[in-house]
Amino acid sequence: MPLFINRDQIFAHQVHLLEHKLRSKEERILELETENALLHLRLAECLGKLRRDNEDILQAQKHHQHQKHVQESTQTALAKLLSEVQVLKQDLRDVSAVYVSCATELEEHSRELQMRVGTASCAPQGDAGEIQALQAQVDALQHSLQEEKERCKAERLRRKLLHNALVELRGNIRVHCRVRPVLPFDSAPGQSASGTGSTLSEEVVHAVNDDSVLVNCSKSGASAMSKMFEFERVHGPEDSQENVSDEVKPLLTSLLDGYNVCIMAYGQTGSGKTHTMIGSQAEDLMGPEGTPLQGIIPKSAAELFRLISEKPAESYTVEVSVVEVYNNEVFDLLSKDGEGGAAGVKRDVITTSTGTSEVPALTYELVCSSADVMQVLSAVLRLRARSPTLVHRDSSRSHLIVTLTVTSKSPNALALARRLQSARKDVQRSHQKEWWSPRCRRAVSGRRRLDEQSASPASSPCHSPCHSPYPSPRPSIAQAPIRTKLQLVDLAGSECVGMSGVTGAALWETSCINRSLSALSDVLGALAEQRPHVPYRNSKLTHLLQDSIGGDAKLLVMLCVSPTQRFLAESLQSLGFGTRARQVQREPARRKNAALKIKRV
Ligand SMILES: Nc1ncnc2c1ncn2[C@@H]1O[C@H](COP(=O)(O)OP(=O)(O)OP(=O)(O)O)[C@@H](O)[C@H]1O
Repeated sequence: MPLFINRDQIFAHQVHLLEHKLRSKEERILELETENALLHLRLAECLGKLRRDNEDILQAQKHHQHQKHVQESTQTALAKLLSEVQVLKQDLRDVSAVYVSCATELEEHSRELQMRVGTASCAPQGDAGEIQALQAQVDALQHSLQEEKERCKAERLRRKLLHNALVELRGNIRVHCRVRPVLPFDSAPGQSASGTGSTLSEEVVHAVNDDSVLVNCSKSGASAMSKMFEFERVHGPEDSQENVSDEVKPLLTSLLDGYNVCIMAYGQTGSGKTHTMIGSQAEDLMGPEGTPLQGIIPKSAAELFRLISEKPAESYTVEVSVVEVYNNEVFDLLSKDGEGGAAGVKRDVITTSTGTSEVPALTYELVCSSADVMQVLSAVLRLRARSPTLVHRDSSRSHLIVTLTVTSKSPNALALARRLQSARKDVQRSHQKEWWSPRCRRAVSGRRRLDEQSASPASSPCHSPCHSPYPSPRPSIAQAPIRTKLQLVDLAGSECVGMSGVTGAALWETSCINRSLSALSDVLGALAEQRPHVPYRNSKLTHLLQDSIGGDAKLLVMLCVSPTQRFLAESLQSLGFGTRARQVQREPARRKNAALKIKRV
């Protein structure tokens, strides 16, 4: 049967198909319109965000401008403040001079009157009236002398405050640099610097003035290139040991005012660290009358004992301890063996409950003069690890730390104020520790109050080390002696293994030296960036020096630099270290307070 298809049916089918197509198109249009609407919404959102971001950028720019302005005005104010402090210091010096002459005059006058009273009292009764008048005059003079003395005392305290404020304004970390003279070992015979055409002994590091070092670091074929570094003080080859030591003396005043002080020499091997810190015995370097050219350690000890001699007798005691950090181990160089001979015993470094670092069982010796200190030191220096390298035939392979611990039985007002401040901080810290300890978290808050009342040793500040001769009952904060540390550090030399030509055990020594110096650099970097964690415990050296590098202790880094082409890379490394150290700003809030204090004084 032939297949007959109705035309209407075909049309109806086509219409159906078209209607279906139309519906799907309409659905697609709807989808696209929805997408479009969503995109519009996104666009609006993005535009809004862009506008907000622009506003934020504008705000940030304004903030930045404001900060810049504040920084500029702060710098101007600081400069002004510094010059005011200088003027004030001069004024105080003048006032003191006037006071001294006034006091002498008054004392002479008073003596004269007393003599006259004495003579008059031997005279007949009729002179009684005159005697009384003279006695009244003497009393008045003595009264005004007493007043002058009080005023002078107040002025002295004010001068101390100004001194410490000035040191703090300059920053608690100061960097000095010493460029030593050219020495015979600066050139290996017959050698010249590769490709530069210059000889190894050519001078490329120059102390151009009191605070700048210029380094010529031209490369072969390149045009002359030089770098300038700035430090608080720069010493050139012609500067004597005396000049270098004089610059560190102001820090010793701060030591007696209750600050920990650290002076450390940093530099490449053979750059003059031991010469600067201890001194040289070499015959050709002998000072006048054949005395050895004493370095910072003997000169600082002498200055410290000079300052102490100006205080009331027996108000200070000084103890010395000497340790070396060798291959990341701490050795007590003053410990004695069975027969009383010197023997370096290995010791540990711990952090106490108050957050300070301590070496348990460390040997201390009581010293009464700079000569005592040097006698102790020269007896143990032979124990220090040394070995020849290609650069330096008597190279120190360890870090030497000489610590003078000063105990003050009658601290001055400033030191007492500092003690109260640090005691308050210790109590806060130990309360925080208690609060976070699992025992305490379990305990009810009422029990905590009881703990505080019973004043556990952990929450009361201990200012004396464990070997202190002051047993219980613990003296009050005002009565307990104040102990401050002067740490004098002769670091081992940073060096390039290839240049020093070391192998075997010496290679291990060099690697330990370089690692501990880079740990020191890391600590300074963390402090400069104000990171919450400072990696003091990454090496024994930084752990030992923790109290002097952190907090408000005063640190002076003495960069020692060789002047010649041969050690250019090492010198640049040392100068870079010094520049980083200068970027550390410790306890800015405290410095600000100190600055305000000056205005108020
Ligand atoms: N300013 C200077 N004037 C004269 N001689 C110096 C000076 N600085 C260093 N010297 C001499 O240079 C030599 C090396 O100095 P020093 O021993 O102090 O180096 P160093 O940096 O301690 O080396 P290392 O880290 O290897 O122990 C010594 O003979 C020293 O007398």
